[in-house]
Amino acid sequence: MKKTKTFYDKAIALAAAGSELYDRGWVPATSGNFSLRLDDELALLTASGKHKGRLAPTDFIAVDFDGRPVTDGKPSAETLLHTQLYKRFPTVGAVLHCHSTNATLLSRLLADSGAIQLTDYELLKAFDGIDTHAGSVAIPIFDNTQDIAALANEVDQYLLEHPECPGYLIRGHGLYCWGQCLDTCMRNLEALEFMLHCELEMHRLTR
Ligand SMILES: CSCCC(=O)C(=O)COP(=O)(O)O
Ligand SMILES: [Zn+2]
Repeated sequence: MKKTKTFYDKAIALAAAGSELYDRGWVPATSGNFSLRLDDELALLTASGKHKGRLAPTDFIAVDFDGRPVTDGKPSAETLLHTQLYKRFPTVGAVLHCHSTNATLLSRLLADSGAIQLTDYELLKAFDGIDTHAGSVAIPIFDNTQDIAALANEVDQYLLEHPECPGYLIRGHGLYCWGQCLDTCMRNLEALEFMLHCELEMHRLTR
């Protein structure tokens, strides 16, 4: 595939998001990966092993929804966790994966319960389709298997049964979330990180 203006425009937007996420401390030491939908067959994704706070437009690769690169370079090791979401939900336009302290610690602390219940937070309204703070949103925690294809299948099965889920954790690893566009995805990520931070503080204060 020839790299188009859209490819580069989206690469620049993701690089700016990466810089912001790095400044927040959510993608340390080359961790994390980001993508945007290009069309109904392809996504733009970060190359593997790059520093996600200092991405250049050349640090992005176009992949099909089976994870095969269609431009030069090595796509993220976690490519299938992105393409699975584009395949499952035609409305998903952006996917962000971060390794924040909150996500990493909580996913370890609560791994045995299988999910974190975010209950009665005003900020639940940040998620599309939720217009009340009263209620609960489950954030599932998956094992940190290094078999990404198997993990992508496991996530896909969960999302088939829970299409309203706004994100998920991988134990000792980090958080995946998505949205219709980059702005919505950033908002969802910020809301999730805020509530994970609250949950961690509550755990600390009440234990
Ligand atoms: C140094 S972090 C280990 C790999 C990882 O979890 C990650 O998010 C970054 O992997 P990528 O191949 O996308 O750079
Ligand atoms: Zn990761």
